[in-house]
Amino acid sequence: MEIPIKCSVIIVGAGISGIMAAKVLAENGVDDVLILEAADRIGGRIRKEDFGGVTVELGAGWIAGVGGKQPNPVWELARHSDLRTCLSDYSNARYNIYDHSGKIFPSGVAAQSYQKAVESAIQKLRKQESSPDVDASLLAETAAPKTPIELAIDFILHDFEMAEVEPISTYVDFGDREFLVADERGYEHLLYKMAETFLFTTEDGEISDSRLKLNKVVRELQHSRNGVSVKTEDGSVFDAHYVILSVSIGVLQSHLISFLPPLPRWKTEAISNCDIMVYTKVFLKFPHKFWPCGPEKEFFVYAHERRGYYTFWQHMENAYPGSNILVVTLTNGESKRIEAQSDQETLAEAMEVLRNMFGHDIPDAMDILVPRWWNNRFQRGSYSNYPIYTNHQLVGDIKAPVGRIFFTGEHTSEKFSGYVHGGYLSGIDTTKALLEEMRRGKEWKNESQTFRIEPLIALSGSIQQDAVSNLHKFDIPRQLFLHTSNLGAPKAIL
Ligand SMILES: Cc1cc2nc3c(=O)[nH]c(=O)nc-3n(C[C@H](O)[C@H](O)[C@H](O)COP(=O)(O)OP(=O)(O)OC[C@H]3O[C@@H](n4cnc5c(N)ncnc54)[C@H](O)[C@@H]3O)c2cc1C
Repeated sequence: MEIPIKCSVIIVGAGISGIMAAKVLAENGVDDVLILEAADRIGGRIRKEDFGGVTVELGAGWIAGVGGKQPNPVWELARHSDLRTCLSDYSNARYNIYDHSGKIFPSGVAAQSYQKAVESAIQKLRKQESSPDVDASLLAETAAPKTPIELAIDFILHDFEMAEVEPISTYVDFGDREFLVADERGYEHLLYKMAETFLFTTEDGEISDSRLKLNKVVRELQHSRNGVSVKTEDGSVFDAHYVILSVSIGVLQSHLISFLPPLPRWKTEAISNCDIMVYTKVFLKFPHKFWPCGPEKEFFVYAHERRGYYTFWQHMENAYPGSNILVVTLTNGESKRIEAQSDQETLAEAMEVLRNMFGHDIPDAMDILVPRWWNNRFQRGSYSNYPIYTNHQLVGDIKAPVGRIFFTGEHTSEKFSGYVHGGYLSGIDTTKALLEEMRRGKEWKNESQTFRIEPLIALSGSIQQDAVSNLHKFDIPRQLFLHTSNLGAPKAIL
Protein backbone atom coordinates (compact mmCIF):
# COMPACT_ATOMS: atom_id res chain seq x y z
CA MET A 1 0.00 0.00 0.00
CA GLU A 2 1.25 3.52 -0.86
CA ILE A 3 2.05 5.60 2.22
CA PRO A 4 0.99 9.23 1.91
CA ILE A 5 3.61 11.85 2.71
CA LYS A 6 1.89 12.54 5.99
CA CYS A 7 0.17 9.50 7.37
CA SER A 8 -2.56 9.46 9.98
CA VAL A 9 -0.66 7.61 12.68
CA ILE A 10 2.90 6.47 13.27
CA ILE A 11 3.28 3.69 15.79
CA VAL A 12 6.70 3.51 17.40
CA GLY A 13 7.49 -0.07 18.42
CA ALA A 14 6.18 -3.42 17.19
CA GLY A 15 5.76 -5.31 20.45
CA ILE A 16 2.34 -6.67 21.37
CA SER A 17 0.94 -3.23 22.29
CA GLY A 18 2.13 -1.58 19.07
CA ILE A 19 0.84 -4.42 16.87
CA MET A 20 -2.49 -4.39 18.72
CA ALA A 21 -2.75 -0.62 18.29
CA ALA A 22 -2.19 -0.95 14.52
CA LYS A 23 -4.78 -3.74 14.36
CA VAL A 24 -7.44 -1.66 16.13
CA LEU A 25 -6.71 1.31 13.83
CA ALA A 26 -7.09 -0.94 10.77
CA GLU A 27 -10.35 -2.35 12.12
CA ASN A 28 -11.61 1.22 12.39
CA GLY A 29 -10.69 2.15 8.85
CA VAL A 30 -7.41 3.94 9.62
CA ASP A 31 -4.88 2.12 7.48
CA ASP A 32 -2.51 4.87 6.38
CA VAL A 33 -0.33 3.92 9.30
CA LEU A 34 3.41 3.41 9.67
CA ILE A 35 4.97 1.11 12.26
CA LEU A 36 8.59 2.01 13.02
CA GLU A 37 10.47 -0.71 14.87
CA ALA A 38 14.06 -0.33 16.07
CA ALA A 39 14.90 -4.05 16.00
CA ASP A 40 15.09 -6.32 12.96
CA ARG A 41 11.99 -8.22 14.06
CA ILE A 42 8.57 -7.69 15.63
CA GLY A 43 7.72 -8.96 19.11
CA GLY A 44 9.78 -6.79 21.47
CA ARG A 45 9.89 -8.54 24.83
CA ILE A 46 8.20 -11.60 23.35
CA ARG A 47 11.17 -13.33 21.79
CA LYS A 48 12.13 -16.89 21.01
CA GLU A 49 15.50 -18.36 20.21
CA ASP A 50 16.72 -21.79 19.17
CA PHE A 51 18.82 -23.27 21.94
CA GLY A 52 19.97 -26.81 22.54
CA GLY A 53 17.68 -28.18 19.85
CA VAL A 54 14.45 -26.58 21.08
CA THR A 55 12.76 -23.17 21.09
CA VAL A 56 13.23 -21.20 24.29
CA GLU A 57 11.54 -17.97 25.29
CA LEU A 58 14.04 -15.29 26.30
CA GLY A 59 11.30 -12.84 27.31
CA ALA A 60 7.69 -13.62 28.25
CA GLY A 61 7.32 -17.34 28.83
CA TRP A 62 4.01 -17.77 30.61
CA ILE A 63 0.42 -16.89 29.85
CA ALA A 64 -0.59 -15.84 33.35
CA GLY A 65 -4.21 -15.58 34.41
CA VAL A 66 -6.12 -18.53 33.01
CA GLY A 67 -9.12 -20.51 34.24
CA GLY A 68 -11.16 -17.68 35.74
CA LYS A 69 -14.59 -16.37 34.88
CA GLN A 70 -13.34 -13.92 32.27
CA PRO A 71 -11.22 -15.14 29.39
CA ASN A 72 -7.68 -13.78 29.21
CA PRO A 73 -7.49 -12.40 25.63
CA VAL A 74 -3.94 -13.72 25.20
CA TRP A 75 -5.04 -17.20 26.24
CA GLU A 76 -7.87 -16.95 23.70
CA LEU A 77 -5.35 -16.07 20.99
CA ALA A 78 -3.16 -18.98 22.06
CA ARG A 79 -6.10 -21.39 21.86
CA HIS A 80 -7.09 -20.19 18.40
CA SER A 81 -3.51 -20.65 17.20
CA ASP A 82 -3.16 -24.08 18.85
CA LEU A 83 -0.12 -22.81 20.71
CA ARG A 84 1.44 -25.65 22.69
CA THR A 85 1.53 -24.87 26.42
CA CYS A 86 2.17 -26.70 29.74
CA LEU A 87 0.51 -25.96 33.06
CA SER A 88 3.02 -24.68 35.62
CA ASP A 89 2.72 -24.99 39.35
CA TYR A 90 5.73 -23.41 40.93
CA SER A 91 4.21 -23.36 44.39
CA ASN A 92 5.91 -26.74 44.92
CA ALA A 93 9.30 -25.10 44.57
CA ARG A 94 9.27 -24.27 48.25
CA TYR A 95 9.46 -28.00 49.07
CA ASN A 96 12.47 -28.55 46.79
CA ILE A 97 14.89 -26.24 48.55
CA TYR A 98 18.54 -27.35 48.60
CA ASP A 99 21.19 -26.11 50.99
CA HIS A 100 24.83 -25.62 49.96
CA SER A 101 25.67 -29.23 50.79
CA GLY A 102 22.91 -30.67 48.61
CA LYS A 103 20.45 -31.56 51.42
CA ILE A 104 16.79 -30.78 50.83
CA PHE A 105 15.23 -28.87 53.70
CA PRO A 106 12.51 -30.95 55.43
CA SER A 107 9.09 -29.80 54.28
CA GLY A 108 8.21 -28.70 57.86
CA VAL A 109 11.16 -26.29 58.01
CA ALA A 110 10.36 -24.98 54.55
CA ALA A 111 6.66 -24.55 55.41
CA GLN A 112 7.57 -22.70 58.63
CA SER A 113 9.96 -20.33 56.81
CA TYR A 114 7.36 -19.79 54.12
CA GLN A 115 4.71 -18.91 56.70
CA LYS A 116 7.10 -16.51 58.42
CA ALA A 117 7.96 -14.83 55.12
CA VAL A 118 4.28 -14.43 54.19
CA GLU A 119 3.47 -12.96 57.61
CA SER A 120 6.36 -10.52 57.44
CA ALA A 121 5.39 -9.49 53.91
CA ILE A 122 1.80 -8.85 55.04
CA GLN A 123 3.04 -6.93 58.08
CA LYS A 124 5.25 -4.81 55.86
CA LEU A 125 2.38 -4.09 53.48
CA ARG A 126 0.09 -3.10 56.36
CA LYS A 127 2.70 -0.75 57.80
CA GLN A 128 3.33 0.73 54.42
CA GLU A 129 -0.38 1.21 53.90
CA SER A 130 -0.68 3.14 57.17
CA SER A 131 2.49 5.20 56.57
CA PRO A 132 3.02 5.28 52.80
CA ASP A 133 5.74 7.96 53.00
CA VAL A 134 8.08 5.92 55.18
CA ASP A 135 10.91 4.08 53.42
CA ALA A 136 9.81 0.45 52.99
CA SER A 137 13.28 -0.90 53.78
CA LEU A 138 13.17 0.72 57.24
CA LEU A 139 9.76 -0.78 57.99
CA ALA A 140 10.95 -4.22 57.06
CA GLU A 141 14.18 -4.18 59.01
CA THR A 142 12.98 -6.02 62.11
CA ALA A 143 11.42 -8.90 60.19
CA ALA A 144 14.06 -9.04 57.47
CA PRO A 145 14.94 -12.55 56.26
CA LYS A 146 18.40 -13.59 57.44
CA THR A 147 19.09 -17.29 56.97
CA PRO A 148 19.69 -18.78 53.49
CA ILE A 149 16.29 -20.53 53.47
CA GLU A 150 14.51 -17.35 54.59
CA LEU A 151 16.33 -15.38 51.91
CA ALA A 152 15.43 -17.96 49.27
CA ILE A 153 11.77 -17.95 50.25
CA ASP A 154 11.70 -14.17 50.41
CA PHE A 155 13.09 -14.16 46.87
CA ILE A 156 10.42 -16.60 45.63
CA LEU A 157 7.66 -14.63 47.31
CA HIS A 158 8.67 -11.19 46.15
CA ASP A 159 10.31 -11.87 42.83
CA PHE A 160 7.83 -14.56 41.70
CA GLU A 161 4.63 -15.15 43.60
CA MET A 162 3.85 -11.78 45.11
CA ALA A 163 5.48 -9.16 42.95
CA GLU A 164 2.21 -7.25 43.07
CA VAL A 165 -0.09 -6.04 45.81
CA GLU A 166 -2.94 -8.38 46.59
CA PRO A 167 -5.49 -8.76 45.15
CA ILE A 168 -3.66 -9.38 41.89
CA SER A 169 -5.97 -8.23 39.10
CA THR A 170 -4.65 -10.85 36.68
CA TYR A 171 -5.70 -13.71 38.98
CA VAL A 172 -8.93 -12.08 40.13
CA ASP A 173 -10.09 -11.23 36.61
CA PHE A 174 -8.70 -14.10 34.55
CA GLY A 175 -7.93 -16.94 36.98
CA ASP A 176 -4.87 -18.16 38.84
CA ARG A 177 -3.48 -20.76 36.45
CA GLU A 178 -0.31 -20.16 34.48
CA PHE A 179 0.74 -21.89 31.29
CA LEU A 180 4.27 -22.06 29.97
CA VAL A 181 4.50 -21.59 26.21
CA ALA A 182 6.38 -24.57 24.72
CA ASP A 183 5.86 -24.25 21.00
CA GLU A 184 8.55 -24.19 18.34
CA ARG A 185 6.77 -21.27 16.63
CA GLY A 186 7.33 -19.33 19.84
CA TYR A 187 5.06 -17.04 21.89
CA GLU A 188 5.70 -14.51 19.10
CA HIS A 189 3.57 -16.60 16.76
CA LEU A 190 0.58 -14.86 18.36
CA LEU A 191 1.86 -11.49 17.15
CA TYR A 192 2.31 -12.78 13.61
CA LYS A 193 -1.27 -14.12 13.69
CA MET A 194 -2.50 -10.70 14.80
CA ALA A 195 -0.37 -8.89 12.19
CA GLU A 196 -1.54 -11.04 9.27
CA THR A 197 -5.10 -9.74 9.75
CA PHE A 198 -4.06 -6.27 8.59
CA LEU A 199 -0.51 -6.41 7.15
CA PHE A 200 0.37 -8.17 3.89
CA THR A 201 2.01 -11.44 4.82
CA THR A 202 3.59 -14.08 2.58
CA GLU A 203 2.54 -17.72 2.64
CA ASP A 204 5.59 -18.44 4.80
CA GLY A 205 4.29 -16.01 7.40
CA GLU A 206 6.81 -13.23 6.57
CA ILE A 207 5.38 -9.71 6.82
CA SER A 208 5.93 -8.02 3.46
CA ASP A 209 3.96 -4.82 4.07
CA SER A 210 5.78 -1.51 3.56
CA ARG A 211 3.82 -0.01 6.43
CA LEU A 212 6.05 -1.98 8.80
CA LYS A 213 9.60 -0.61 8.80
CA LEU A 214 12.17 -2.59 10.76
CA ASN A 215 15.60 -1.28 11.87
CA LYS A 216 14.15 2.21 12.31
CA VAL A 217 15.41 3.59 15.60
CA VAL A 218 13.30 6.61 16.51
CA ARG A 219 15.44 9.34 18.09
CA GLU A 220 13.30 12.47 18.01
CA LEU A 221 9.63 13.41 18.11
CA GLN A 222 8.97 17.00 17.14
CA HIS A 223 5.35 17.79 17.88
CA SER A 224 3.13 20.78 17.30
CA ARG A 225 -0.50 21.59 16.73
CA ASN A 226 -0.13 20.42 13.15
CA GLY A 227 1.29 16.99 13.71
CA VAL A 228 4.36 15.05 14.68
CA SER A 229 7.62 14.75 12.83
CA VAL A 230 9.51 11.55 13.64
CA LYS A 231 13.27 11.35 13.06
CA THR A 232 15.14 8.09 13.02
CA GLU A 233 18.79 7.30 13.65
CA ASP A 234 19.50 6.77 9.94
CA GLY A 235 18.38 10.33 9.18
CA SER A 236 14.90 9.53 7.82
CA VAL A 237 11.98 11.77 8.71
CA PHE A 238 8.37 10.62 8.79
CA ASP A 239 5.37 12.89 9.36
CA ALA A 240 2.05 11.99 10.87
CA HIS A 241 -1.00 13.57 12.42
CA TYR A 242 -0.52 11.45 15.54
CA VAL A 243 2.03 9.14 17.12
CA ILE A 244 1.42 6.14 19.34
CA LEU A 245 4.58 5.54 21.35
CA SER A 246 4.80 1.97 22.62
CA VAL A 247 8.42 1.83 23.81
CA SER A 248 9.05 0.43 27.30
CA ILE A 249 9.24 2.55 30.46
CA GLY A 250 12.99 1.77 30.51
CA VAL A 251 13.42 3.30 27.06
CA LEU A 252 11.39 6.36 28.09
CA GLN A 253 13.66 6.78 31.13
CA SER A 254 16.81 6.33 29.05
CA HIS A 255 16.25 9.40 26.85
CA LEU A 256 16.91 7.42 23.68
CA ILE A 257 14.08 9.51 22.23
CA SER A 258 14.06 13.27 22.60
CA PHE A 259 10.93 15.37 22.44
CA LEU A 260 10.63 18.81 20.93
CA PRO A 261 9.20 20.67 22.77
CA PRO A 262 10.27 18.61 25.80
CA LEU A 263 7.67 16.60 27.67
CA PRO A 264 6.00 18.54 30.51
CA ARG A 265 7.31 18.01 34.02
CA TRP A 266 4.30 16.02 35.27
CA LYS A 267 5.04 13.51 32.51
CA THR A 268 8.79 13.20 33.05
CA GLU A 269 8.28 12.91 36.81
CA ALA A 270 5.75 10.14 36.36
CA ILE A 271 8.06 8.28 33.97
CA SER A 272 10.95 8.46 36.41
CA ASN A 273 8.79 7.31 39.35
CA CYS A 274 8.00 3.93 37.81
CA ASP A 275 10.49 1.19 38.74
CA ILE A 276 11.81 -1.34 36.29
CA MET A 277 12.24 -5.00 37.04
CA VAL A 278 15.12 -6.83 35.42
CA TYR A 279 14.35 -10.53 35.09
CA THR A 280 16.80 -12.84 33.39
CA LYS A 281 16.38 -16.46 32.42
CA VAL A 282 19.73 -18.17 31.93
CA PHE A 283 19.52 -21.37 29.86
CA LEU A 284 21.99 -24.25 30.30
CA LYS A 285 22.23 -27.30 28.04
CA PHE A 286 23.60 -30.61 29.42
CA PRO A 287 24.53 -33.90 27.82
CA HIS A 288 22.14 -35.72 30.15
CA LYS A 289 19.83 -35.16 33.12
CA PHE A 290 21.13 -35.33 36.69
CA TRP A 291 18.27 -33.56 38.46
CA PRO A 292 15.10 -35.18 39.80
CA CYS A 293 12.16 -35.20 37.41
CA GLY A 294 8.60 -36.41 37.93
CA PRO A 295 5.61 -34.84 39.64
CA GLU A 296 6.21 -31.67 41.67
CA LYS A 297 9.88 -31.51 40.78
CA GLU A 298 9.80 -29.06 37.88
CA PHE A 299 11.00 -26.15 40.03
CA PHE A 300 13.73 -26.21 42.66
CA VAL A 301 15.51 -23.68 44.80
CA TYR A 302 19.06 -23.06 45.99
CA ALA A 303 19.36 -21.44 49.44
CA HIS A 304 22.43 -19.21 49.64
CA GLU A 305 23.49 -16.46 52.03
CA ARG A 306 23.28 -14.00 49.14
CA ARG A 307 19.68 -13.22 48.22
CA GLY A 308 18.82 -14.11 44.64
CA TYR A 309 22.13 -15.89 43.92
CA TYR A 310 21.11 -18.57 41.38
CA THR A 311 18.06 -19.22 43.56
CA PHE A 312 15.23 -20.28 41.28
CA TRP A 313 15.64 -23.24 38.90
CA GLN A 314 13.39 -25.00 36.42
CA HIS A 315 13.99 -28.07 34.30
CA MET A 316 12.48 -28.14 30.83
CA GLU A 317 11.54 -31.84 30.74
CA ASN A 318 7.80 -31.06 31.00
CA ALA A 319 8.01 -28.57 28.16
CA TYR A 320 10.48 -30.47 26.00
CA PRO A 321 11.14 -34.04 27.21
CA GLY A 322 14.73 -35.10 26.56
CA SER A 323 15.97 -31.56 25.98
CA ASN A 324 18.31 -31.72 29.01
CA ILE A 325 17.96 -28.00 29.61
CA LEU A 326 17.87 -26.15 32.93
CA VAL A 327 16.79 -22.54 33.37
CA VAL A 328 17.86 -20.38 36.31
CA THR A 329 16.24 -17.02 36.90
CA LEU A 330 18.04 -14.01 38.30
CA THR A 331 16.60 -10.59 38.93
CA ASN A 332 17.54 -6.93 39.35
CA GLY A 333 21.07 -6.51 40.86
CA GLU A 334 22.07 -10.09 40.08
CA SER A 335 20.76 -9.71 36.50
CA LYS A 336 22.79 -6.55 36.00
CA ARG A 337 25.86 -8.19 37.48
CA ILE A 338 25.78 -11.20 35.17
CA GLU A 339 24.96 -9.03 32.16
CA ALA A 340 28.23 -7.21 32.80
CA GLN A 341 30.38 -10.32 32.93
CA SER A 342 31.24 -12.91 30.28
CA ASP A 343 28.94 -15.88 29.73
CA GLN A 344 31.84 -18.17 30.69
CA GLU A 345 32.00 -16.53 34.13
CA THR A 346 28.24 -16.97 34.54
CA LEU A 347 28.56 -20.60 33.46
CA ALA A 348 31.29 -21.21 36.05
CA GLU A 349 29.14 -19.67 38.83
CA ALA A 350 26.07 -21.66 37.82
CA MET A 351 28.07 -24.91 37.66
CA GLU A 352 29.44 -24.33 41.14
CA VAL A 353 25.91 -23.88 42.49
CA LEU A 354 24.69 -27.00 40.67
CA ARG A 355 27.65 -29.01 42.04
CA ASN A 356 26.77 -27.81 45.55
CA MET A 357 23.25 -29.15 45.03
CA PHE A 358 23.91 -32.32 43.02
CA GLY A 359 27.51 -33.30 43.69
CA HIS A 360 30.81 -33.06 41.84
CA ASP A 361 30.16 -35.81 39.33
CA ILE A 362 27.60 -33.93 37.29
CA PRO A 363 28.63 -33.10 33.70
CA ASP A 364 29.60 -29.63 32.56
CA ALA A 365 27.01 -27.69 30.63
CA MET A 366 27.61 -27.83 26.87
CA ASP A 367 26.10 -24.44 26.14
CA ILE A 368 24.75 -21.35 27.88
CA LEU A 369 22.40 -18.56 26.79
CA VAL A 370 22.28 -15.30 28.76
CA PRO A 371 19.76 -12.69 27.53
CA ARG A 372 20.70 -9.07 28.29
CA TRP A 373 17.46 -7.15 28.75
CA TRP A 374 19.05 -4.42 30.86
CA ASN A 375 21.77 -3.57 28.36
CA ASN A 376 19.45 -3.76 25.37
CA ARG A 377 18.91 -0.09 24.52
CA PHE A 378 15.49 -0.92 23.02
CA GLN A 379 14.29 -2.43 26.30
CA ARG A 380 16.33 -1.25 29.32
CA GLY A 381 14.78 -3.80 31.65
CA SER A 382 12.19 -6.54 31.60
CA TYR A 383 8.94 -4.95 32.76
CA SER A 384 7.50 -2.07 34.78
CA ASN A 385 7.20 -2.51 38.50
CA TYR A 386 5.00 0.13 40.08
CA PRO A 387 5.63 1.10 43.71
CA ILE A 388 3.47 -1.06 46.01
CA TYR A 389 1.10 1.76 46.88
CA THR A 390 0.76 3.47 43.57
CA ASN A 391 -1.80 6.18 43.33
CA HIS A 392 -3.92 6.10 40.21
CA GLN A 393 -2.43 9.42 39.27
CA LEU A 394 0.98 7.88 38.53
CA VAL A 395 -0.29 5.34 35.99
CA GLY A 396 -2.72 7.96 34.66
CA ASP A 397 0.13 10.39 34.04
CA ILE A 398 2.32 7.77 32.40
CA LYS A 399 -0.54 6.90 30.08
CA ALA A 400 -1.86 10.41 29.38
CA PRO A 401 -1.23 11.77 25.90
CA VAL A 402 0.88 14.86 25.41
CA GLY A 403 -0.59 16.78 22.51
CA ARG A 404 -0.56 14.45 19.54
CA ILE A 405 1.63 11.84 21.18
CA PHE A 406 -0.29 8.93 22.70
CA PHE A 407 1.44 6.46 25.04
CA THR A 408 0.85 2.74 25.20
CA GLY A 409 2.58 -0.45 26.40
CA GLU A 410 2.34 -2.74 29.41
CA HIS A 411 3.49 0.11 31.70
CA THR A 412 0.34 2.10 30.82
CA SER A 413 -2.01 -0.67 31.96
CA GLU A 414 -3.35 0.14 35.41
CA LYS A 415 -4.54 -3.39 36.16
CA PHE A 416 -2.15 -5.60 34.20
CA SER A 417 1.16 -3.78 34.00
CA GLY A 418 4.11 -6.12 33.52
CA TYR A 419 2.19 -8.76 31.58
CA VAL A 420 1.71 -9.64 27.93
CA HIS A 421 -2.05 -9.19 28.34
CA GLY A 422 -1.30 -5.75 29.87
CA GLY A 423 0.49 -4.82 26.64
CA TYR A 424 -2.31 -6.27 24.52
CA LEU A 425 -5.10 -4.47 26.39
CA SER A 426 -3.18 -1.19 26.60
CA GLY A 427 -2.85 -1.22 22.79
CA ILE A 428 -6.64 -1.37 22.57
CA ASP A 429 -7.25 1.30 25.24
CA THR A 430 -4.79 3.81 23.83
CA THR A 431 -6.07 3.38 20.30
CA LYS A 432 -9.68 3.83 21.39
CA ALA A 433 -8.67 7.09 23.07
CA LEU A 434 -6.87 8.20 19.91
CA LEU A 435 -9.80 7.29 17.66
CA GLU A 436 -12.05 9.32 19.94
CA GLU A 437 -9.66 12.26 19.63
CA MET A 438 -9.57 11.89 15.84
CA ARG A 439 -13.34 11.78 15.65
CA ARG A 440 -13.64 14.87 17.82
CA GLY A 441 -11.08 16.60 15.66
CA LYS A 442 -13.09 15.89 12.53
CA GLU A 443 -16.33 17.10 14.12
CA TRP A 444 -14.77 20.32 15.22
CA LYS A 445 -13.16 20.83 11.87
CA ASN A 446 -16.50 20.34 10.14
CA GLU A 447 -18.29 22.72 12.47
CA SER A 448 -15.92 25.64 12.27
CA GLN A 449 -13.93 24.87 9.11
CA THR A 450 -11.04 26.58 10.79
CA PHE A 451 -8.33 24.50 12.45
CA ARG A 452 -7.91 21.73 14.93
CA ILE A 453 -8.33 22.60 18.59
CA GLU A 454 -5.24 21.51 20.39
CA PRO A 455 -4.52 20.56 23.96
CA LEU A 456 -2.78 23.28 25.91
CA ILE A 457 0.19 21.14 26.78
CA ALA A 458 1.01 20.39 23.17
CA LEU A 459 1.47 24.04 22.49
CA SER A 460 3.32 24.98 25.61
CA GLY A 461 6.97 25.75 25.28
CA SER A 462 9.24 25.29 28.26
CA ILE A 463 8.01 28.43 30.07
CA GLN A 464 4.32 27.59 29.82
CA GLN A 465 5.20 24.02 30.50
CA ASP A 466 6.45 24.82 33.98
CA ALA A 467 3.37 26.89 34.64
CA VAL A 468 1.17 23.92 33.86
CA SER A 469 3.43 21.23 35.22
CA ASN A 470 1.19 20.60 38.21
CA LEU A 471 -1.78 20.03 36.00
CA HIS A 472 -2.52 16.65 34.63
CA LYS A 473 -4.18 15.91 31.37
CA PHE A 474 -7.20 14.40 33.04
CA ASP A 475 -7.55 17.34 35.42
CA ILE A 476 -8.01 19.77 32.59
CA PRO A 477 -11.54 19.86 31.24
CA ARG A 478 -11.56 19.84 27.46
CA GLN A 479 -13.06 23.33 27.37
CA LEU A 480 -9.90 24.60 29.00
CA PHE A 481 -7.68 23.18 26.29
CA LEU A 482 -7.43 25.77 23.62
CA HIS A 483 -10.47 27.36 22.31
CA THR A 484 -11.40 29.90 19.75
CA SER A 485 -14.56 30.52 17.90
CA ASN A 486 -13.04 32.91 15.42
CA LEU A 487 -10.27 32.59 12.95
CA GLY A 488 -6.83 33.32 14.28
CA ALA A 489 -4.18 31.74 16.39
CA PRO A 490 -5.47 29.68 19.25
CA LYS A 491 -4.75 30.96 22.77
CA ALA A 492 -4.35 29.25 26.07
CA ILE A 493 -7.13 30.03 28.50
CA LEU A 494 -5.07 29.38 31.64
C1 LIG B 1 12.54 -11.87 30.72
C2 LIG B 1 11.08 -11.50 30.68
C3 LIG B 1 10.12 -12.37 31.16
C4 LIG B 1 8.78 -12.05 31.09
N1 LIG B 1 7.86 -12.98 31.49
C5 LIG B 1 6.55 -12.74 31.27
C6 LIG B 1 5.60 -13.78 31.44
O1 LIG B 1 5.97 -14.93 31.75
N2 LIG B 1 4.29 -13.50 31.23
C7 LIG B 1 3.87 -12.26 30.85
O2 LIG B 1 2.66 -12.06 30.69
N3 LIG B 1 4.76 -11.26 30.66
C8 LIG B 1 6.08 -11.47 30.83
N4 LIG B 1 6.99 -10.50 30.55
C9 LIG B 1 6.52 -9.15 30.19
C10 LIG B 1 6.03 -9.05 28.74
O3 LIG B 1 6.99 -9.58 27.88
C11 LIG B 1 5.79 -7.57 28.42
O4 LIG B 1 4.89 -7.02 29.37
C12 LIG B 1 5.19 -7.32 27.03
O5 LIG B 1 5.75 -8.15 26.05
C13 LIG B 1 5.42 -5.84 26.70
O6 LIG B 1 4.89 -5.52 25.43
P1 LIG B 1 4.95 -4.00 24.96
O7 LIG B 1 4.34 -3.93 23.61
O8 LIG B 1 4.40 -3.12 26.02
O9 LIG B 1 6.51 -3.62 24.89
P2 LIG B 1 7.69 -4.21 24.00
O10 LIG B 1 7.49 -5.65 23.73
O11 LIG B 1 8.96 -3.81 24.65
O12 LIG B 1 7.55 -3.42 22.61
C14 LIG B 1 8.12 -2.16 22.41
C15 LIG B 1 8.86 -2.17 21.07
O13 LIG B 1 9.44 -0.87 20.88
C16 LIG B 1 10.68 -1.04 20.21
N5 LIG B 1 11.49 0.16 20.43
C17 LIG B 1 12.14 0.56 21.54
N6 LIG B 1 12.75 1.73 21.34
C18 LIG B 1 12.49 2.09 20.06
C19 LIG B 1 12.85 3.22 19.27
N7 LIG B 1 13.60 4.21 19.75
N8 LIG B 1 12.41 3.28 17.98
C20 LIG B 1 11.63 2.29 17.47
N9 LIG B 1 11.25 1.20 18.20
C21 LIG B 1 11.67 1.10 19.48
C22 LIG B 1 11.27 -2.28 20.86
O14 LIG B 1 12.27 -2.87 20.04
C23 LIG B 1 10.02 -3.16 21.01
O15 LIG B 1 9.85 -4.01 19.89
C24 LIG B 1 8.36 -10.80 30.57
C25 LIG B 1 9.32 -9.92 30.07
C26 LIG B 1 10.66 -10.26 30.10
C27 LIG B 1 11.68 -9.34 29.50
